[in-house]
Amino acid sequence: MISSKAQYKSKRQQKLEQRQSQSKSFTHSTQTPFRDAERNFKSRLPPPNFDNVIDFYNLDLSSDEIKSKIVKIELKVELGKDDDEEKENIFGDYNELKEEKEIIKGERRIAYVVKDLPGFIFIPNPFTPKAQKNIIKRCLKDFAKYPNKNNLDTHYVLPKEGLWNLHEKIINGELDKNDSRCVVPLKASVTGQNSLYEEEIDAKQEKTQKECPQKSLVEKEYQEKEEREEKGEPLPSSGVPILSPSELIKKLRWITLGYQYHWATKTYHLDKRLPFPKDIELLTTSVVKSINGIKFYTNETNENNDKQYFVNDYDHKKWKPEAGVVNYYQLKDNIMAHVDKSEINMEAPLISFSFGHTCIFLIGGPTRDIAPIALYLRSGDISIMCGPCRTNFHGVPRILEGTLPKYLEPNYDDDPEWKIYGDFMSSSRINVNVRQVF
Ligand SMILES: O=C(O)CCC(=O)C(=O)O
Ligand SMILES: [Fe+2]
Repeated sequence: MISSKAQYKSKRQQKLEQRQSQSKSFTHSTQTPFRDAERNFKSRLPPPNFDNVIDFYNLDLSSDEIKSKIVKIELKVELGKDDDEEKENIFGDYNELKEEKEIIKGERRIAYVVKDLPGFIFIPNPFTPKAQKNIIKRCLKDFAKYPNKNNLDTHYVLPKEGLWNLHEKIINGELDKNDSRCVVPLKASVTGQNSLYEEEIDAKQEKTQKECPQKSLVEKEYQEKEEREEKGEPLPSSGVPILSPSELIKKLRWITLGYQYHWATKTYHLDKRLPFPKDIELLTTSVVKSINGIKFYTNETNENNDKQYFVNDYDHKKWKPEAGVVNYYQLKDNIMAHVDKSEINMEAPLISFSFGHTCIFLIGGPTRDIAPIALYLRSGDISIMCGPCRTNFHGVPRILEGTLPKYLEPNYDDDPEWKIYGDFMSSSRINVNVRQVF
């Protein structure tokens, strides 16, 4: 029944309403279950609904539906256990832990799988705080510099010693942040200087923005440009703001390890292969060994009603970590749904390590039409995508504020060296993911 009010609506009003409802139904038709989940977790007001997020550390508190999906499995070998007993465990020495300190201690022999997501494996944090800190330091100080590519290369010619070293010098009072040597020069096309990656920075920013799942900096930079203009502050001719290393380090979003990746074309530079960092290689080798041959029953049955099982039969002896991405998230950052499919070898697992703040990780199926499951990834946790899961859509819609473990806080230990890293981690999450290309 048409309401009495509607009968008196002007023609213009009716047309407007018609258009609005058409545009709504259009929006609806482009919505997917994956997009819906992203919207839920990205929302600030109202806050997200966290009801169905899998928390592998508190499965007892989960709904029966979640409990029925999760299987606890035993890893084939203890993580970091080498044939050589004398060798230090690469995930850190548990004997060094001070009992009273607040840590989540994984057992190094357990993992979880999700019945309707064959190929996804979750390993609760097997690292000691000290081992986590070492990797975080490596990501910021050693990996985020030449010759590894990073997102800032598109806009800046960065100092070869890396932004972190300059940032450290500023904090330690060894360098003035207004020192002209400290201001990171603009890219070659603006300053006339030689660029590190001439051909790469020429790739159209627009294209990069569209095709790269990592949220581009361009949007933020234009916002900053407008703010500078409003304040009457000088602008570099290109519109790329000149920032001190301490400001710029917070804009670091990703770096690549091993075979360098070209986001615009989603291919690896086969002629730009850098040696893969040994420590990260060892971690992944241990993980791949520990999951070799694990088997579990899924929720599926075949036509004879036989239960189906998933087995990870990737031979760990074939594992070669050849490429990696380190993602640096600030609290407001996210990665939209995507599939990592640039590797020629899609049989090998993709190993992913989380450090710092907890995030919501979404993982669905081969299209966005499949509703993803949501889970928490905490500092030290390892997630693995192998087998059929390797081609599933996944993403990180949200980093959760206030979730930095105490042991990563700047002043937690009497470790003056950690303070500057802890300050950075106070608003960050770091993800290291490793792939085999061939
Ligand atoms: O940050 C994460 O946990 C996932 C990152 C990711 O999916 C990627 O870099 O491809
Ligand atoms: Fe990914």
